[in-house]
Amino acid sequence: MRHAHTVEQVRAAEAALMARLPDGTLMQRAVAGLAATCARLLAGARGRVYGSRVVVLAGSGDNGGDALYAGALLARRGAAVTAVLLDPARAHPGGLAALRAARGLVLTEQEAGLAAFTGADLALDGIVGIGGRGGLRPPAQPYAAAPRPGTVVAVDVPSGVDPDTGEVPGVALRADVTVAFGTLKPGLLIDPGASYAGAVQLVGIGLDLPPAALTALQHPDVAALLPRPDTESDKYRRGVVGVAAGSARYPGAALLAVAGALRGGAGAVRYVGTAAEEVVRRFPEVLVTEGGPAGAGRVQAWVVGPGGGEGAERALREALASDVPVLVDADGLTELARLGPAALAGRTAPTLLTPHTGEAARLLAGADQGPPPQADGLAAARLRTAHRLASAYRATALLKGSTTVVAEPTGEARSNPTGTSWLATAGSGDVLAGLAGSLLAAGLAPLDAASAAAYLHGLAGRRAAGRGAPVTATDVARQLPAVWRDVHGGAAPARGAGRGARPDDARPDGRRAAAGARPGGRH
Ligand SMILES: NC(=O)C1=CN([C@@H]2O[C@H](COP(=O)(O)OP(=O)(O)OC[C@H]3O[C@@H](n4cnc5c(N)ncnc54)[C@H](O)[C@@H]3O)[C@@H](O)[C@H]2O)[C@@H](O)CC1
Ligand SMILES: Nc1ncnc2c1ncn2[C@@H]1O[C@H](COP(=O)(O)OP(=O)(O)O)[C@@H](O)[C@H]1O
Ligand SMILES: [K+]
Repeated sequence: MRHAHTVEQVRAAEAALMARLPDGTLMQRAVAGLAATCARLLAGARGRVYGSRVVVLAGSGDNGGDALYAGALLARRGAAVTAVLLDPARAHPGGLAALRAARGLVLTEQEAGLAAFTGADLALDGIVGIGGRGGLRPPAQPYAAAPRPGTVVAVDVPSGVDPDTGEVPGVALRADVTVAFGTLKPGLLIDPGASYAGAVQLVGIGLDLPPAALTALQHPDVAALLPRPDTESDKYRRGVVGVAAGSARYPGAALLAVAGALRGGAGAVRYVGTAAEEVVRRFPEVLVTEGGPAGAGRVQAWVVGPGGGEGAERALREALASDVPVLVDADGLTELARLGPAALAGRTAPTLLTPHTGEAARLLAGADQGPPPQADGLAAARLRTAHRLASAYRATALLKGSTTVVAEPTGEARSNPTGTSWLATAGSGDVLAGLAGSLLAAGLAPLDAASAAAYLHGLAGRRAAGRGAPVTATDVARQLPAVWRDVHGGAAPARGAGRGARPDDARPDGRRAAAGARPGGRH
């Protein structure tokens, strides 16, 4: 499991630890890890640190101090280090003295221009860290638009990315590698911030941290969550998932949701709706009933809404009246937005909502959260949006998109590391809904069912896309058994598909790439 903490949590943990340690100890721990990573990257790219060109972009805070001290360590190993001070009067005095003592060159931004940056083998982004607010300010903005140096290493956080949310409110500097201190920050795991962070490496500095504000599953976590039949199992004990989906207009959504449900670990899939004939023709193992959820036999979880069309209102009403977990997707969400959070008030079992940002906008408007939000704004603020939904509806909310985020009304949240933009294809959300519903029926808690489903779905999308090719929702469903085996076997996910290929310990399986590997794919 990867853990990310908010700025407030990090500051509190740092204060507690600093009170017990001599001044500067934490910074020196952070700097040692940072310089070691830079040295490995330089050695990987050039064979050695000696003679390499390093530029340090140093802002006014401790983040700039870290970068200056790391520059000093690299200068002592023979690198030609130039520090560019973006706020010379407020540069970190200790870091500056250390760099000067190591014979580093110190310039103002006017003196340096962009040449030192663009010509560097490695640039350290020490502009701002967890103290940064808003996008890059004017003196630093040109670096974001300039030609890229060999490798950009962000110190703690890529400057311009909101550490707590991953929002990028203005201009930010894209990194190939981010070296995070003490813990990850949510902004490193959630787009758009995650896409600025590159490969994320963690340097421990000994913080005693509270439960994480955000977690992200890795292969072993998912393997531990997935249901596995044992000698006592029968199809009912494994869970029956009910799928109320599809309509005369969208029969395909029923097939795709059922395809996902069949590969999600429940012992049986029961389908209700107008596509019963097509469903049985394609999947003879499915139990089918005409009508709505109320008249169907017993199930352990309902999936309502994919392609539900005109039948969605009845399906939603009947499923919500049940005492089992209900996953609401697509047309079911449109109906729920019309009814508002009151429709869930009497529920005794969990509800899981799986909107994309357009549906999230409708849900929030339906919850009377001020003026109707714009879907674009919600996509840029994924974590906040998922929290808002979960809290307004008192339900688990899985917000789909470039980073899928799951939030609980308790404030717990998970981000999914396996997505690929190849999944942005019609019907892939229906497969996800069926899969997550099946995991609910098998007994997983909503946060686990939702995040494990998003994880498998993302891996299946990557596997289907291979080195990068369009996939269909049917392809995604077909890959589910293979990725199920992958997470148990610890096999690495398919590389190179979409923007999921991150070269080191940002990889979802948690394995590290070889030391010194040149980060790729981001130039
Ligand atoms: N506190 C500690 O114990 C440790 C802190 N560490 C480092 O310290 C950093 C935090 O340091 P600070 O609290 O000094 O904060 P920062 O260095 O992140 O930034 C603070 C300064 O940046 C300015 N600023 C804010 N937003 C800006 C923007 N958008 N553009 C330009 N300037 C902006 C502020 O006016 C302030 O002077 C961490 O990210 C980490 O790198 C590490 O050394 C580990 C130990
Ligand atoms: N840019 C993207 N990057 C990664 N995944 C994406 C992106 N856009 C969409 N997805 C994923 O694709 C799926 C699309 O689901 P959805 O929007 O419900 O489509 P549909 O209704 O056609 O099935 C979701 O799992 C979502 O997370
Ligand atoms: K930074």
